[in-house]
Amino acid sequence: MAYNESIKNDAKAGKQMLIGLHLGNGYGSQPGAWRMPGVDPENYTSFDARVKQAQAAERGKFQFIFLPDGPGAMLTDIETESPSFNLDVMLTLAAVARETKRIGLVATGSTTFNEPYNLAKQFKALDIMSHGRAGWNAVTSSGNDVAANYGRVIPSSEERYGRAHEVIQLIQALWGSWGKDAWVHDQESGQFARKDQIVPINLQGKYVASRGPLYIPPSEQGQPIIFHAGGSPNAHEMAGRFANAVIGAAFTIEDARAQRNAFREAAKRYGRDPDEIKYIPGLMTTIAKDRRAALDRRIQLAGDLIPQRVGYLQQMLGIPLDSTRMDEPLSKAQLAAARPSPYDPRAAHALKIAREGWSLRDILAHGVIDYHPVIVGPGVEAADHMQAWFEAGAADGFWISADVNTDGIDVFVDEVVPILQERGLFHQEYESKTLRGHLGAPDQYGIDPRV
Ligand SMILES: Cc1cc2nc3c(=O)[nH]c(=O)nc-3n(C[C@H](O)[C@H](O)[C@H](O)COP(=O)(O)O)c2cc1C
Repeated sequence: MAYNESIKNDAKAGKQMLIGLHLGNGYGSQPGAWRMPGVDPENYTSFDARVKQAQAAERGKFQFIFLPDGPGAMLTDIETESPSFNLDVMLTLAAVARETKRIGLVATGSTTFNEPYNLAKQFKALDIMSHGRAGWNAVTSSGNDVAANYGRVIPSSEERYGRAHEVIQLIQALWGSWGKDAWVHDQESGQFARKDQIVPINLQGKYVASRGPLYIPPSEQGQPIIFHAGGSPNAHEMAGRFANAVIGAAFTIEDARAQRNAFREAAKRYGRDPDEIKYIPGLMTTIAKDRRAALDRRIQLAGDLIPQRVGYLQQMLGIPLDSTRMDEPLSKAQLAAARPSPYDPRAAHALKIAREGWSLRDILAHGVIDYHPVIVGPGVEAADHMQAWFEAGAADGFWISADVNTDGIDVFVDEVVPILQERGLFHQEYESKTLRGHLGAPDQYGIDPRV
Protein backbone atom coordinates (compact mmCIF):
# COMPACT_ATOMS: atom_id res chain seq x y z
CA MET A 1 0.00 0.00 0.00
CA ALA A 2 1.26 3.51 -0.81
CA TYR A 3 2.37 5.54 2.20
CA ASN A 4 -0.28 8.26 1.94
CA GLU A 5 -3.07 5.77 1.42
CA SER A 6 -2.08 4.00 4.59
CA ILE A 7 -2.28 7.28 6.51
CA LYS A 8 -5.72 8.02 5.11
CA ASN A 9 -6.91 4.59 6.09
CA ASP A 10 -5.54 5.09 9.59
CA ALA A 11 -7.75 8.15 9.97
CA LYS A 12 -10.74 6.26 8.68
CA ALA A 13 -9.94 3.33 10.94
CA GLY A 14 -10.59 5.49 13.95
CA LYS A 15 -7.30 7.19 14.84
CA GLN A 16 -8.12 10.44 16.54
CA MET A 17 -6.42 13.82 16.48
CA LEU A 18 -4.61 15.61 19.30
CA ILE A 19 -5.40 19.19 20.30
CA GLY A 20 -3.15 21.56 22.22
CA LEU A 21 -3.70 25.13 23.35
CA HIS A 22 -1.17 27.89 22.81
CA LEU A 23 -0.87 29.81 26.05
CA GLY A 24 1.34 32.84 25.54
CA ASN A 25 0.87 36.18 27.18
CA GLY A 26 -2.53 35.50 28.78
CA TYR A 27 -4.51 37.69 26.37
CA GLY A 28 -4.55 35.72 23.10
CA SER A 29 -2.85 35.62 19.73
CA GLN A 30 -4.09 38.97 18.38
CA PRO A 31 -2.12 42.09 19.36
CA GLY A 32 -5.35 43.93 20.25
CA ALA A 33 -6.60 41.17 22.57
CA TRP A 34 -5.52 43.00 25.73
CA ARG A 35 -7.83 45.93 24.90
CA MET A 36 -10.97 43.94 24.03
CA PRO A 37 -14.11 44.59 26.08
CA GLY A 38 -14.45 41.98 28.82
CA VAL A 39 -10.71 41.31 29.00
CA ASP A 40 -8.91 42.09 32.25
CA PRO A 41 -5.97 44.28 31.11
CA GLU A 42 -3.89 42.88 33.99
CA ASN A 43 -4.01 39.33 32.62
CA TYR A 44 -0.37 39.72 31.55
CA THR A 45 0.71 39.25 35.16
CA SER A 46 -2.24 37.14 36.35
CA PHE A 47 -1.49 33.51 37.15
CA ASP A 48 -5.19 33.08 37.98
CA ALA A 49 -6.04 34.01 34.37
CA ARG A 50 -3.63 31.36 33.01
CA VAL A 51 -5.13 28.76 35.34
CA LYS A 52 -8.64 29.62 34.17
CA GLN A 53 -7.60 29.42 30.51
CA ALA A 54 -5.94 26.03 31.03
CA GLN A 55 -9.07 24.80 32.82
CA ALA A 56 -11.15 25.86 29.82
CA ALA A 57 -8.90 23.75 27.56
CA GLU A 58 -9.17 20.83 29.98
CA ARG A 59 -12.96 21.10 29.84
CA GLY A 60 -12.54 20.62 26.07
CA LYS A 61 -10.34 17.52 26.69
CA PHE A 62 -7.31 19.11 25.01
CA GLN A 63 -4.28 16.85 25.38
CA PHE A 64 -1.90 19.68 26.31
CA ILE A 65 -1.21 23.35 26.71
CA PHE A 66 1.94 24.76 25.10
CA LEU A 67 3.87 27.71 26.51
CA PRO A 68 6.49 29.07 24.10
CA ASP A 69 9.48 30.96 25.46
CA GLY A 70 12.15 33.15 23.84
CA PRO A 71 13.51 33.27 26.35
CA GLY A 72 13.24 36.89 27.13
CA ALA A 73 13.02 38.90 23.92
CA MET A 74 10.28 41.53 23.60
CA LEU A 75 9.51 41.33 19.92
CA THR A 76 6.46 43.57 20.07
CA ASP A 77 5.99 47.34 20.22
CA ILE A 78 5.69 47.69 24.01
CA GLU A 79 4.12 51.15 23.60
CA THR A 80 0.89 49.54 22.36
CA GLU A 81 1.27 45.77 22.54
CA SER A 82 1.88 43.14 25.17
CA PRO A 83 4.99 40.93 24.99
CA SER A 84 3.97 37.54 23.65
CA PHE A 85 5.45 35.31 26.34
CA ASN A 86 4.63 34.20 29.88
CA LEU A 87 6.34 35.87 32.83
CA ASP A 88 7.94 32.50 33.54
CA VAL A 89 6.82 29.29 31.87
CA MET A 90 7.79 26.92 34.68
CA LEU A 91 6.11 28.96 37.41
CA THR A 92 3.00 29.27 35.24
CA LEU A 93 2.88 25.53 34.67
CA ALA A 94 3.38 24.89 38.38
CA ALA A 95 0.34 27.06 39.11
CA VAL A 96 -1.68 25.30 36.40
CA ALA A 97 -0.55 21.85 37.57
CA ARG A 98 -2.11 22.44 40.98
CA GLU A 99 -5.50 23.45 39.51
CA THR A 100 -5.93 20.89 36.69
CA LYS A 101 -6.01 17.09 36.63
CA ARG A 102 -5.48 15.68 33.15
CA ILE A 103 -4.20 18.20 30.63
CA GLY A 104 -0.54 17.93 29.57
CA LEU A 105 1.80 20.80 30.46
CA VAL A 106 4.40 21.67 27.82
CA ALA A 107 6.89 24.53 27.91
CA THR A 108 9.87 25.61 25.85
CA GLY A 109 13.27 25.34 27.50
CA SER A 110 16.35 26.50 25.61
CA THR A 111 19.14 23.97 25.14
CA THR A 112 21.57 26.84 24.44
CA PHE A 113 20.96 29.12 27.43
CA ASN A 114 20.39 26.61 30.23
CA GLU A 115 22.59 24.19 32.09
CA PRO A 116 21.19 20.70 31.51
CA TYR A 117 21.16 19.84 35.22
CA ASN A 118 18.86 22.82 35.91
CA LEU A 119 16.47 21.91 33.09
CA ALA A 120 16.42 18.26 34.17
CA LYS A 121 15.53 19.27 37.72
CA GLN A 122 12.79 21.74 36.80
CA PHE A 123 10.97 19.59 34.27
CA LYS A 124 11.21 16.47 36.42
CA ALA A 125 9.88 18.35 39.44
CA LEU A 126 6.99 19.62 37.32
CA ASP A 127 6.41 16.06 36.15
CA ILE A 128 6.18 14.90 39.78
CA MET A 129 3.98 17.83 40.78
CA SER A 130 1.56 17.21 37.89
CA HIS A 131 1.56 13.40 38.33
CA GLY A 132 3.16 12.72 34.96
CA ARG A 133 1.89 15.49 32.71
CA ALA A 134 5.08 17.42 31.84
CA GLY A 135 6.54 17.94 28.37
CA TRP A 136 9.73 19.79 27.46
CA ASN A 137 9.86 21.64 24.13
CA ALA A 138 13.60 21.45 23.51
CA VAL A 139 14.70 24.23 21.14
CA THR A 140 18.08 25.79 20.51
CA SER A 141 16.84 29.45 20.57
CA SER A 142 17.57 31.89 17.81
CA GLY A 143 18.47 35.56 17.52
CA ASN A 144 21.02 37.87 19.07
CA ASP A 145 18.29 39.74 20.94
CA VAL A 146 17.78 36.59 23.04
CA ALA A 147 21.51 35.86 23.35
CA ALA A 148 22.14 39.42 24.59
CA ASN A 149 20.18 38.63 27.76
CA TYR A 150 22.91 36.13 28.58
CA GLY A 151 25.72 38.49 27.61
CA ARG A 152 26.42 36.48 24.48
CA VAL A 153 25.96 36.38 20.73
CA ILE A 154 23.96 33.55 19.21
CA PRO A 155 26.24 30.56 18.54
CA SER A 156 26.46 29.01 15.06
CA SER A 157 23.81 26.50 14.04
CA GLU A 158 26.39 23.71 14.26
CA GLU A 159 27.28 24.66 17.80
CA ARG A 160 23.66 25.13 18.91
CA TYR A 161 22.54 21.78 17.58
CA GLY A 162 25.74 20.03 18.69
CA ARG A 163 25.06 21.22 22.22
CA ALA A 164 21.33 20.43 21.94
CA HIS A 165 21.92 16.78 21.09
CA GLU A 166 24.23 16.46 24.10
CA VAL A 167 21.91 18.37 26.43
CA ILE A 168 18.90 16.18 25.64
CA GLN A 169 20.84 12.94 26.08
CA LEU A 170 22.31 14.15 29.31
CA ILE A 171 18.92 15.23 30.65
CA GLN A 172 17.28 11.95 29.72
CA ALA A 173 20.14 10.14 31.44
CA LEU A 174 19.59 12.26 34.58
CA TRP A 175 15.85 11.53 34.43
CA GLY A 176 16.66 7.83 34.26
CA SER A 177 19.23 7.93 37.04
CA TRP A 178 16.63 6.58 39.46
CA GLY A 179 15.49 3.07 38.56
CA LYS A 180 11.78 2.48 38.21
CA ASP A 181 11.44 0.94 41.67
CA ALA A 182 14.24 2.81 43.40
CA TRP A 183 12.06 4.78 45.76
CA VAL A 184 10.92 2.36 48.47
CA HIS A 185 9.87 4.76 51.28
CA ASP A 186 8.88 1.85 53.54
CA GLN A 187 8.32 3.12 57.09
CA GLU A 188 8.22 -0.44 58.50
CA SER A 189 11.61 -1.55 57.22
CA GLY A 190 13.10 1.91 57.34
CA GLN A 191 14.33 1.68 53.75
CA PHE A 192 13.95 5.02 51.98
CA ALA A 193 15.43 4.09 48.60
CA ARG A 194 17.48 1.39 46.89
CA LYS A 195 20.95 2.80 46.65
CA ASP A 196 21.97 0.34 43.93
CA GLN A 197 19.19 1.66 41.67
CA ILE A 198 20.27 5.29 41.93
CA VAL A 199 23.39 5.73 39.88
CA PRO A 200 25.56 8.62 38.74
CA ILE A 201 25.56 9.22 35.01
CA ASN A 202 29.16 10.49 34.59
CA LEU A 203 28.61 11.92 31.12
CA GLN A 204 31.20 14.19 29.53
CA GLY A 205 30.49 15.61 26.09
CA LYS A 206 32.07 18.27 23.91
CA TYR A 207 29.71 20.96 25.23
CA VAL A 208 28.18 19.75 28.49
CA ALA A 209 28.82 17.32 31.30
CA SER A 210 27.22 16.07 34.49
CA ARG A 211 28.03 13.58 37.19
CA GLY A 212 24.51 13.07 38.54
CA PRO A 213 22.46 11.36 39.74
CA LEU A 214 19.42 13.62 39.93
CA TYR A 215 17.69 13.35 43.29
CA ILE A 216 14.14 13.01 41.88
CA PRO A 217 12.36 9.64 41.53
CA PRO A 218 10.32 8.61 38.45
CA SER A 219 6.88 10.18 37.96
CA GLU A 220 3.67 8.43 36.98
CA GLN A 221 4.81 8.69 33.34
CA GLY A 222 8.42 7.83 34.20
CA GLN A 223 9.95 10.98 32.78
CA PRO A 224 8.75 14.02 30.78
CA ILE A 225 8.00 13.80 27.06
CA ILE A 226 10.22 15.65 24.58
CA PHE A 227 8.68 18.11 22.12
CA HIS A 228 10.51 20.07 19.45
CA ALA A 229 9.48 23.12 17.39
CA GLY A 230 10.92 24.10 14.04
CA GLY A 231 11.13 22.98 10.44
CA SER A 232 14.78 23.06 9.35
CA PRO A 233 16.77 19.91 8.46
CA ASN A 234 18.44 20.30 11.88
CA ALA A 235 14.99 20.25 13.48
CA HIS A 236 14.06 17.07 11.60
CA GLU A 237 17.21 15.38 12.83
CA MET A 238 16.83 16.43 16.46
CA ALA A 239 13.13 15.64 16.64
CA GLY A 240 13.55 12.38 14.74
CA ARG A 241 16.05 11.29 17.34
CA PHE A 242 14.40 12.43 20.55
CA ALA A 243 10.93 13.96 20.21
CA ASN A 244 7.48 12.47 20.69
CA ALA A 245 5.76 15.55 19.25
CA VAL A 246 6.59 18.47 16.99
CA ILE A 247 4.99 21.89 17.30
CA GLY A 248 4.86 22.92 13.66
CA ALA A 249 3.90 25.77 11.38
CA ALA A 250 2.57 25.13 7.87
CA PHE A 251 0.18 27.02 5.61
CA THR A 252 -0.88 24.31 3.19
CA ILE A 253 -1.77 20.64 3.36
CA GLU A 254 1.08 19.87 0.94
CA ASP A 255 3.67 21.64 3.08
CA ALA A 256 2.35 20.10 6.30
CA ARG A 257 2.37 16.65 4.77
CA ALA A 258 5.95 17.11 3.57
CA GLN A 259 6.98 18.33 7.03
CA ARG A 260 5.23 15.46 8.76
CA ASN A 261 6.85 12.93 6.44
CA ALA A 262 10.29 14.48 6.99
CA PHE A 263 9.93 14.04 10.75
CA ARG A 264 8.62 10.50 10.34
CA GLU A 265 11.52 9.57 8.05
CA ALA A 266 13.99 11.02 10.55
CA ALA A 267 12.43 8.94 13.35
CA LYS A 268 12.87 5.82 11.21
CA ARG A 269 16.55 6.65 10.68
CA TYR A 270 17.00 6.46 14.44
CA GLY A 271 15.33 3.07 14.67
CA ARG A 272 12.03 4.41 15.97
CA ASP A 273 8.44 3.75 14.91
CA PRO A 274 7.35 6.86 12.93
CA ASP A 275 3.98 6.82 14.71
CA GLU A 276 5.87 7.77 17.89
CA ILE A 277 6.41 11.29 16.55
CA LYS A 278 3.25 13.41 16.27
CA TYR A 279 3.31 16.37 13.91
CA ILE A 280 1.13 19.19 15.26
CA PRO A 281 0.84 22.35 13.11
CA GLY A 282 -0.75 25.56 14.37
CA LEU A 283 -4.22 26.95 13.76
CA MET A 284 -5.46 30.40 14.74
CA THR A 285 -9.14 30.86 15.43
CA THR A 286 -11.76 33.57 15.53
CA ILE A 287 -14.99 31.63 15.98
CA ALA A 288 -18.35 33.41 15.79
CA LYS A 289 -21.86 32.58 14.63
CA ASP A 290 -21.09 33.36 10.98
CA ARG A 291 -18.32 34.72 8.77
CA ARG A 292 -19.53 38.34 9.01
CA ALA A 293 -19.64 38.31 12.81
CA ALA A 294 -16.19 36.73 12.93
CA LEU A 295 -14.74 39.31 10.51
CA ASP A 296 -16.22 42.14 12.57
CA ARG A 297 -14.60 40.71 15.68
CA ARG A 298 -11.22 40.59 13.90
CA ILE A 299 -11.69 44.18 12.72
CA GLN A 300 -12.50 45.29 16.26
CA LEU A 301 -9.41 43.43 17.49
CA ALA A 302 -6.99 44.73 14.88
CA GLY A 303 -8.10 48.36 15.08
CA ASP A 304 -5.75 50.68 13.19
CA LEU A 305 -3.40 47.86 12.23
CA ILE A 306 -5.42 46.65 9.25
CA PRO A 307 -4.63 49.56 6.84
CA GLN A 308 -0.95 49.25 7.84
CA ARG A 309 -0.93 45.72 6.39
CA VAL A 310 -2.02 46.76 2.88
CA GLY A 311 1.59 47.21 1.76
CA TYR A 312 2.41 43.63 2.63
CA LEU A 313 -0.70 42.29 0.89
CA GLN A 314 0.35 44.25 -2.18
CA GLN A 315 3.63 42.32 -2.31
CA MET A 316 1.84 39.02 -1.77
CA LEU A 317 -0.57 39.62 -4.64
CA GLY A 318 1.84 41.49 -6.91
CA ILE A 319 -0.57 44.39 -7.61
CA PRO A 320 -0.90 47.96 -6.32
CA LEU A 321 -3.64 48.38 -3.69
CA ASP A 322 -5.21 51.61 -2.43
CA SER A 323 -5.35 51.92 1.35
CA THR A 324 -7.83 54.81 1.07
CA ARG A 325 -10.40 52.37 -0.36
CA MET A 326 -10.45 49.83 2.46
CA ASP A 327 -14.15 49.07 2.15
CA GLU A 328 -14.24 48.22 -1.55
CA PRO A 329 -13.53 44.84 -3.11
CA LEU A 330 -10.66 44.53 -5.58
CA SER A 331 -11.63 45.46 -9.14
CA LYS A 332 -11.86 42.90 -11.95
CA ALA A 333 -8.71 44.41 -13.47
CA GLN A 334 -6.83 44.08 -10.16
CA LEU A 335 -7.90 40.46 -9.74
CA ALA A 336 -6.93 39.64 -13.32
CA ALA A 337 -3.49 41.22 -12.86
CA ALA A 338 -2.79 39.54 -9.49
CA ARG A 339 0.18 37.15 -9.38
CA PRO A 340 0.50 35.41 -6.01
CA SER A 341 4.08 35.57 -4.76
CA PRO A 342 5.86 32.23 -5.19
CA TYR A 343 7.90 33.09 -2.08
CA ASP A 344 4.93 33.34 0.27
CA PRO A 345 2.91 30.16 0.92
CA ARG A 346 -0.04 32.31 2.07
CA ALA A 347 -0.39 34.22 -1.22
CA ALA A 348 -2.60 31.75 -3.10
CA HIS A 349 -5.07 31.65 -0.21
CA ALA A 350 -5.11 35.46 0.00
CA LEU A 351 -5.99 35.63 -3.71
CA LYS A 352 -8.74 33.03 -3.26
CA ILE A 353 -10.30 35.19 -0.53
CA ALA A 354 -9.96 38.33 -2.70
CA ARG A 355 -11.73 36.55 -5.56
CA GLU A 356 -14.69 35.84 -3.28
CA GLY A 357 -15.40 39.58 -3.46
CA TRP A 358 -14.56 40.69 0.09
CA SER A 359 -13.49 44.27 0.70
CA LEU A 360 -9.80 45.06 1.19
CA ARG A 361 -10.45 45.42 4.93
CA ASP A 362 -12.26 42.07 5.06
CA ILE A 363 -9.54 40.30 3.07
CA LEU A 364 -7.02 41.35 5.71
CA ALA A 365 -9.48 40.53 8.50
CA HIS A 366 -9.41 36.92 7.25
CA GLY A 367 -5.90 36.79 8.71
CA VAL A 368 -4.30 36.12 5.32
CA ILE A 369 -0.92 37.41 6.54
CA ASP A 370 -0.97 35.87 10.02
CA TYR A 371 1.67 33.30 10.96
CA HIS A 372 -0.56 30.20 10.83
CA PRO A 373 -3.69 29.27 8.90
CA VAL A 374 -6.60 31.24 10.36
CA ILE A 375 -10.25 30.29 10.71
CA VAL A 376 -12.50 33.33 10.83
CA GLY A 377 -16.04 31.99 10.89
CA PRO A 378 -18.37 29.47 12.52
CA GLY A 379 -17.03 26.42 14.40
CA VAL A 380 -17.80 24.06 11.55
CA GLU A 381 -15.19 25.80 9.37
CA ALA A 382 -12.49 25.02 11.95
CA ALA A 383 -13.68 21.42 12.21
CA ASP A 384 -13.64 21.05 8.40
CA HIS A 385 -10.09 22.43 8.18
CA MET A 386 -8.87 20.09 10.91
CA GLN A 387 -10.59 17.08 9.38
CA ALA A 388 -9.21 17.79 5.90
CA TRP A 389 -5.63 18.13 7.14
CA PHE A 390 -5.88 15.14 9.47
CA GLU A 391 -7.32 12.83 6.84
CA ALA A 392 -4.77 13.98 4.25
CA GLY A 393 -1.92 12.82 6.49
CA ALA A 394 -0.84 16.44 7.02
CA ALA A 395 -1.27 16.52 10.81
CA ASP A 396 -1.63 14.31 13.87
CA GLY A 397 -3.29 17.19 15.67
CA PHE A 398 -3.29 20.98 16.00
CA TRP A 399 -2.16 23.61 18.45
CA ILE A 400 -4.81 26.25 18.70
CA SER A 401 -4.14 29.95 19.18
CA ALA A 402 -7.38 31.64 20.17
CA ASP A 403 -7.70 35.28 19.15
CA VAL A 404 -8.73 36.31 22.68
CA ASN A 405 -8.20 33.78 25.47
CA THR A 406 -10.86 35.20 27.79
CA ASP A 407 -13.71 33.90 25.60
CA GLY A 408 -11.98 32.36 22.54
CA ILE A 409 -10.99 29.11 24.27
CA ASP A 410 -14.52 28.50 25.58
CA VAL A 411 -15.99 29.22 22.15
CA PHE A 412 -13.65 26.65 20.57
CA VAL A 413 -14.56 24.11 23.24
CA ASP A 414 -18.29 24.70 22.78
CA GLU A 415 -18.45 25.18 19.00
CA VAL A 416 -15.64 23.11 17.47
CA VAL A 417 -14.87 20.23 19.84
CA PRO A 418 -18.43 18.74 19.76
CA ILE A 419 -18.38 18.64 15.94
CA LEU A 420 -15.02 16.83 15.93
CA GLN A 421 -16.30 14.41 18.57
CA GLU A 422 -19.48 13.74 16.62
CA ARG A 423 -17.38 12.98 13.53
CA GLY A 424 -15.30 10.53 15.57
CA LEU A 425 -12.16 12.62 15.05
CA PHE A 426 -11.54 13.64 18.66
CA HIS A 427 -11.85 11.71 21.91
CA GLN A 428 -14.84 12.13 24.23
CA GLU A 429 -12.84 11.64 27.43
CA TYR A 430 -9.23 11.49 28.58
CA GLU A 431 -8.15 7.85 28.27
CA SER A 432 -5.06 8.35 30.39
CA LYS A 433 -3.79 10.34 33.34
CA THR A 434 -0.40 11.17 31.83
CA LEU A 435 0.82 13.20 28.86
CA ARG A 436 2.71 10.12 27.66
CA GLY A 437 -0.59 8.26 27.70
CA HIS A 438 -2.42 11.06 25.86
CA LEU A 439 0.17 10.90 23.06
CA GLY A 440 0.48 7.12 23.03
CA ALA A 441 4.23 7.46 23.60
CA PRO A 442 6.06 4.34 24.81
CA ASP A 443 7.39 4.07 28.35
CA GLN A 444 10.89 5.42 28.74
CA TYR A 445 13.37 5.67 31.60
CA GLY A 446 16.57 7.44 30.67
CA ILE A 447 17.82 7.60 27.08
CA ASP A 448 15.78 5.71 24.48
CA PRO A 449 17.98 2.62 23.95
CA ARG A 450 17.11 2.61 20.24
CA VAL A 451 18.81 5.90 19.40
C1 LIG B 1 5.82 26.55 15.58
C2 LIG B 1 7.14 26.98 16.10
C3 LIG B 1 7.26 27.28 17.45
C4 LIG B 1 8.49 27.71 17.97
N1 LIG B 1 8.59 27.98 19.30
C5 LIG B 1 9.75 28.46 19.77
C6 LIG B 1 9.88 28.83 21.14
O1 LIG B 1 8.94 28.70 21.94
N2 LIG B 1 11.07 29.35 21.55
C7 LIG B 1 12.13 29.50 20.70
O2 LIG B 1 13.17 29.96 21.14
N3 LIG B 1 12.03 29.14 19.41
C8 LIG B 1 10.88 28.64 18.94
N4 LIG B 1 10.80 28.30 17.61
C9 LIG B 1 11.98 28.47 16.75
C10 LIG B 1 12.71 27.18 16.44
O3 LIG B 1 13.06 26.52 17.61
C11 LIG B 1 13.96 27.39 15.60
O4 LIG B 1 14.89 28.12 16.33
C12 LIG B 1 13.70 28.16 14.35
O5 LIG B 1 12.71 27.44 13.62
C13 LIG B 1 14.99 28.35 13.53
O6 LIG B 1 15.52 27.12 13.19
P1 LIG B 1 17.10 26.83 13.20
O7 LIG B 1 17.58 27.15 14.58
O8 LIG B 1 17.21 25.37 12.90
O9 LIG B 1 17.69 27.70 12.16
C14 LIG B 1 9.59 27.85 17.10
C15 LIG B 1 9.47 27.54 15.74
C16 LIG B 1 8.26 27.09 15.24
C17 LIG B 1 8.15 26.77 13.77
